Amino acid sequence: MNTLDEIERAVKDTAHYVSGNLANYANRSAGENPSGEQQVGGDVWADDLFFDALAYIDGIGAYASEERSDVVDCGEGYSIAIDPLDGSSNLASNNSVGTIIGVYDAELPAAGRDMVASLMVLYGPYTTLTIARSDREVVQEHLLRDGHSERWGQFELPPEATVVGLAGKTGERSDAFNDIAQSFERDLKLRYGGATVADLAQVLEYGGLFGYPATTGYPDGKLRVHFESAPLAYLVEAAGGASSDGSQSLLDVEPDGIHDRTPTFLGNTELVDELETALSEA
Ligand SMILES: O=P(O)(O)OC[C@H]1O[C@](O)(COP(=O)(O)O)[C@@H](O)[C@@H]1O
Ligand SMILES: [Mg+2]
Ligand SMILES: [Mg+2]
Repeated sequence: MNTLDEIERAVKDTAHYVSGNLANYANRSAGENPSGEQQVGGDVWADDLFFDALAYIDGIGAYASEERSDVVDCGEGYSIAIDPLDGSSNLASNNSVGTIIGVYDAELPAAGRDMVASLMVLYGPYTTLTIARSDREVVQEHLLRDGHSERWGQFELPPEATVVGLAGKTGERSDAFNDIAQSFERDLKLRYGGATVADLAQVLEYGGLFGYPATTGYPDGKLRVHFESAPLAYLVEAAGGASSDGSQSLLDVEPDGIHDRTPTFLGNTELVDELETALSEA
């Protein structure tokens, strides 16, 4: 097993345990995360579990988490960037949540082009792991059940777009964004559930666009480059789709800090192109 195989194994084992114990954290609040957001107990619990599973793998040099202020030095090797529990506010309402992991062959902060793998766990009606690796051609989905991992579908974005999920209150978004959002929402079915992983899974399955734009509340967008935007862009682009911060691929965004945020758009290429054109003409 090489280091990427060991990371995949460790994520599958930990995701099994997380999926079986999420109910324990449905209503436990914790402190604040380094991005200044309300943490739920599940955020810290999941972060500790994934840290213990990943940080000591030979070939892992650093562990960076949405829930930790600084990067943890683990020796030599790949850097892990993790959102241990994505969409954690969905726990209280029993809606889907996820885990996002980017594997960088570089010290962090780093651009998404330095990634060698990206993994996305979706804790939905059943638990799946979706993974893209630099040493594999396909975006592979696995069903995680009873301690096993069954190879399931392979993701290629459908040519036809069906769904759209765009975050932010219209009163907090630019007029240009609201115009293009309205145009998408005229033709596509609304799918927005408050967890990036779950909303992106709709786009990977049915084709479409997910986005979290700049808003007055989040001038750089809400999602974090290392922990959400770049790893998910790696997956979507490997599946034949596109990503953007509004003007460039999210894999080209050069973050200064480990908790930097970016406007984030993920989905079918022609929708991303249409969005970039609309925003460039604003
Ligand atoms: O509540 P909002 O503003 O719609 O934001 C929802 C977004 O915030 C997030 O929950 C942020 O992720 P975390 O829960 O990991 O902090 C995303 O998963 C989701 O897409
Ligand atoms: Mg998140
Ligand atoms: Mg999170």
